[in-house]
Amino acid sequence: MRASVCSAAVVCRRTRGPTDGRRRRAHRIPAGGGKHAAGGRNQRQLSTESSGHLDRSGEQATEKQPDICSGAAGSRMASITEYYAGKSVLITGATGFMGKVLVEKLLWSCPNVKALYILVRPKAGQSMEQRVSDMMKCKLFDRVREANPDFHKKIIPISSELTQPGLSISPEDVEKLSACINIVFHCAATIRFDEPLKHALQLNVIATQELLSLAQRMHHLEAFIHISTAYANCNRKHIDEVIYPPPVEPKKLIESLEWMDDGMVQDITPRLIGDRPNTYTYTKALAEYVVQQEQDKLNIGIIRPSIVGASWQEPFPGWIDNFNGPSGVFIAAGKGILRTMRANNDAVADLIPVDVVVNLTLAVGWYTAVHRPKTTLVYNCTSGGINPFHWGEIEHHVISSFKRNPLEQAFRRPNANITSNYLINQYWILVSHKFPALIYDLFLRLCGQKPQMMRIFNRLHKAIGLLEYFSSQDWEWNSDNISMLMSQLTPEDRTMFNFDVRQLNWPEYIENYCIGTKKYVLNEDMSDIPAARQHLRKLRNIRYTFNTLLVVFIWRVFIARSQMARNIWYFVVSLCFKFLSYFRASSTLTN
Ligand SMILES: CCCCCCCC/C=C\CCCCCCCC(=O)SCCNC(=O)CCNC(=O)[C@H](O)C(C)(C)COP(=O)(O)OP(=O)(O)OC[C@H]1O[C@@H](n2cnc3c(N)ncnc32)[C@H](O)[C@@H]1OP(=O)(O)O
Ligand SMILES: NC(=O)C1=CN([C@@H]2O[C@H](COP(=O)(O)OP(=O)(O)OC[C@H]3O[C@@H](n4cnc5c(N)ncnc54)[C@H](OP(=O)(O)O)[C@@H]3O)[C@@H](O)[C@H]2O)C=CC1
Repeated sequence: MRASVCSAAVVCRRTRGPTDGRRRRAHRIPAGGGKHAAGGRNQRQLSTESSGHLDRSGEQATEKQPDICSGAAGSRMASITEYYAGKSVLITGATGFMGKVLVEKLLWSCPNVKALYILVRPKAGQSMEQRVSDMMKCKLFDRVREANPDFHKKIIPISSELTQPGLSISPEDVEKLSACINIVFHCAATIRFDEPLKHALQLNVIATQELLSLAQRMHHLEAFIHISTAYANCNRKHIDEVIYPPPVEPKKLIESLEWMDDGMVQDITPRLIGDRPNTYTYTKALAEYVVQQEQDKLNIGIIRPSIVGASWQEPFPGWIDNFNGPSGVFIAAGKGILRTMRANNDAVADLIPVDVVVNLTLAVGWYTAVHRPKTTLVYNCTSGGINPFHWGEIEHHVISSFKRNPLEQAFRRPNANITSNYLINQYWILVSHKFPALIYDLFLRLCGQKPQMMRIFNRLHKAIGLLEYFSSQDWEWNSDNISMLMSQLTPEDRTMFNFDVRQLNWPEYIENYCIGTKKYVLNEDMSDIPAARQHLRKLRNIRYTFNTLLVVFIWRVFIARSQMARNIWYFVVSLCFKFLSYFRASSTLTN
């Protein structure tokens, strides 16, 4: 949907009259001038036809609502970088995987952003300050640190435990945030698939409600961006960029669960989540509805990433810092622990690099604030419909990548088979997982050490059991809003905030992803690769020796002791001999 004519009477009109509060809060980019409109790059043009989502009423823009474009030929919209200049941004989940990349990208590409307020809780014996200081030392921030050693001054941590009433933000901090925040990015969530329903509801739904209430007190708020998941509606095969009716009215569920003890909630959880696989997808679906309920009062955008993986390009290829989603599976395969998994070779593996999600998030923040779509826009941030890659291909590239760049101290040589057949998978679990684990544990016991392999495999089976739902089927996501947004960006913004996955080269991406798990998740040194290769060669020799011993053993037990087995063996050998003679004779005749 291409934009064509820039007209104030088009872009700034609103069909739906916003509430007074929203009008007051609405803050638009000054027309054709000011700090956001400086420079003479790219003319951005919009039109009534540009998107069905843009406001199209006949209402004239008033002085209270300054235009996002001048309406005169030659004026231009602020670029994304210009838009964020001078803005105060609130980010939840900034210490998480995606949150950290979002903070880094904002500091890198929008260096004039005024301040990043991040909600952080103390955790694992570390104070909020200590956690933030550790986070900023992380390699992820290298390029930002190099460009501006004082970058930490822009990051303002606010103490907050999202599961507590009022998000446990102090009254002073509430005042501070209400007075200055321009954009909210809500990334925090529990992404565990086995989270008890009460806790998942508390964090993913109730905390979102609390944050929305806080947002409504922010006098200068321009956009509220909520990070959901493409699997919030995984009970559907085709997923549009709309908010589907919730499985249950969130308010009623919250009230009901309040009086139930944990045991009762656990009992009714399967009935409640119905055809969704876990409490995560269920509560994320409820959260979308809760967010949408506020669309009359706030400018809202919802982003639904699919399976978020390592970075593609920024800040450097292969950044990953956790075991979630496929990362843990890749590592387990690289270590030679995972040899089989239930997955459909031909199903689309809808991975999306974290930097793509973050670039889209910043672009959505800009679009939502500047264009103020009349309803909440949902962005399905997926790759499968645009640049499909399948689980079978992933398996092939992961294994070959780990053979080229092996992990240290692998248990066995990387070699995994994925299958959608339950029985075949069970067979391989027995032969390739449980049997070697038993032998290894026996070996450890004989050496006087504590057995551990069976325990590791039990945990692995639990983890992959939770992922199989997603790797055994595929979904179709509509991504019209992504295309629409892309068409609204200047060529420079399209490069700087690139979310066009058509350019993604999957084999190269998977290679960098695997190297990233080695370097940043396992903290292994690349200089150890020759030693790791040597270790793999040792494992291969052990396997050859083991197989030879096994054959000799079988020979001794079954063949040498049974007349019938001996007869079969001689028959097979003579058959092979006859075949060989036949081929030799026929090749002599041909010559
Ligand atoms: C050859 C390759 C072939 C490939 C074939 C197909 C692969 C398909 C793979 C995937 C596709 C689908 C993916 C769908 C995604 C949907 C998208 C989203 O919207 S959400 C985001 C996703 N969220 C999750 O991934 C949460 C999943 N994780 C959990 O629910 C839990 O962590 C769970 C149940 C797996 C484990 O729970 P616990 O309580 O047993 O363990 P805990 O506390 O989490 O971790 C303990 C320690 O183990 C490590 N760990 C956790 N998971 C690990 C793993 N998979 N492998 C190794 N270590 C792991 C942790 O880092 C931690 O280490 P320390 O104690 O801190 O040092
Ligand atoms: N990773 C993925 O594959 C996908 C993720 N998403 C969505 O993206 C968003 C970010 O995910 P991701 O970065 O991977 O998740 P992470 O688990 O890495 O990060 C979660 C963040 O939420 C914070 N948080 C959790 N509980 C609390 C709490 N009680 N109080 C304060 N903060 C809390 C965490 O803080 P702390 O460090 O203190 O624990 C952390 O910063 C989520 O909304 C998720 O649903 C969507 C699709 C896929």
